[in-house]
Amino acid sequence: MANQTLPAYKADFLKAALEGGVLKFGTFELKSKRISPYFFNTGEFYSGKLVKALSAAYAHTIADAHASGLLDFDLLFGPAYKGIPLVATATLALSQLEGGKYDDVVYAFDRKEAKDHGEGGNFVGAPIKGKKVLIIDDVVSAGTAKREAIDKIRSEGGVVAGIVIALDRQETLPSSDGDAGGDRPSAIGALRKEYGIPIISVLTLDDILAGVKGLISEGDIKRVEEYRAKYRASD
Ligand SMILES: O=P(O)(O)OC[C@H]1O[C@H](OP(=O)(O)OP(=O)(O)O)[C@H](O)[C@@H]1O
Ligand SMILES: O=C(O)c1cc(=O)[nH]c(=O)[nH]1
Repeated sequence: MANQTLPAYKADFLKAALEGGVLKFGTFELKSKRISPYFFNTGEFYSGKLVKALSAAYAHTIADAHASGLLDFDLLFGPAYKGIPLVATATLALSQLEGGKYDDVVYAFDRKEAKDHGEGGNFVGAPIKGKKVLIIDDVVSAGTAKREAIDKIRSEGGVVAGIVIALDRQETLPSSDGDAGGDRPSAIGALRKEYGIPIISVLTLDDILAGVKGLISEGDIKRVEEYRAKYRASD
């Protein structure tokens, strides 16, 4: 059974991620080139059961942040490609919460390459102009893809209200003079500071370590704890 210190939707999401092989333990090279003892791949959420757990977890996270006044939005935006199924399923799961309170929330996504025939253009879904836009994506590594998404939304006349991701790894970006960890901010912290927007996650690395006891080996837990101690971000 997952650890009871996490809210039920987080514990269910973590359990589904472990059972579905989305959250893996071993040796992985990150986009940043850092070697990590764990990896979280939302591209592996491809069964109905996993999509249900993933979309419900996004919907709960968004609704909680909305209820606490942290987020206000009327359009969800999923950056191509992996953001596309995430935004469509999160919109559905959100509309299934709280008796239709979110039924009028709409979604849109972009194309990586503009379409030059048919309806043409770079965007699919609801018009972005004048909307409060919440970006839905999987992870932040360097923040480059999120900066691109923010630029695209702004150039369409939308106002970026925040970003929701599946996992905050809570780690520093590697420094240019070696990768010794240290007291530095995360890529998420840098984005928050740059744009002044809320960035929230369904799970954090702290949540994973609080919830996996008894579900994975003690050796894997120790390696992830050591990694967290070495690379923990200052924000
Ligand atoms: O910190 P960031 O710069 O935002 O990078 C992280 C993003 O990069 C990858 O997507 P990618 O942009 O490669 O597109 P994909 O969804 O087509 O894999 C990954 O899935 C994240 O969404
Ligand atoms: O930093 C990355 O490249 C990365 C880490 C992670 O846990 N999941 C992912 O999709 N990318």
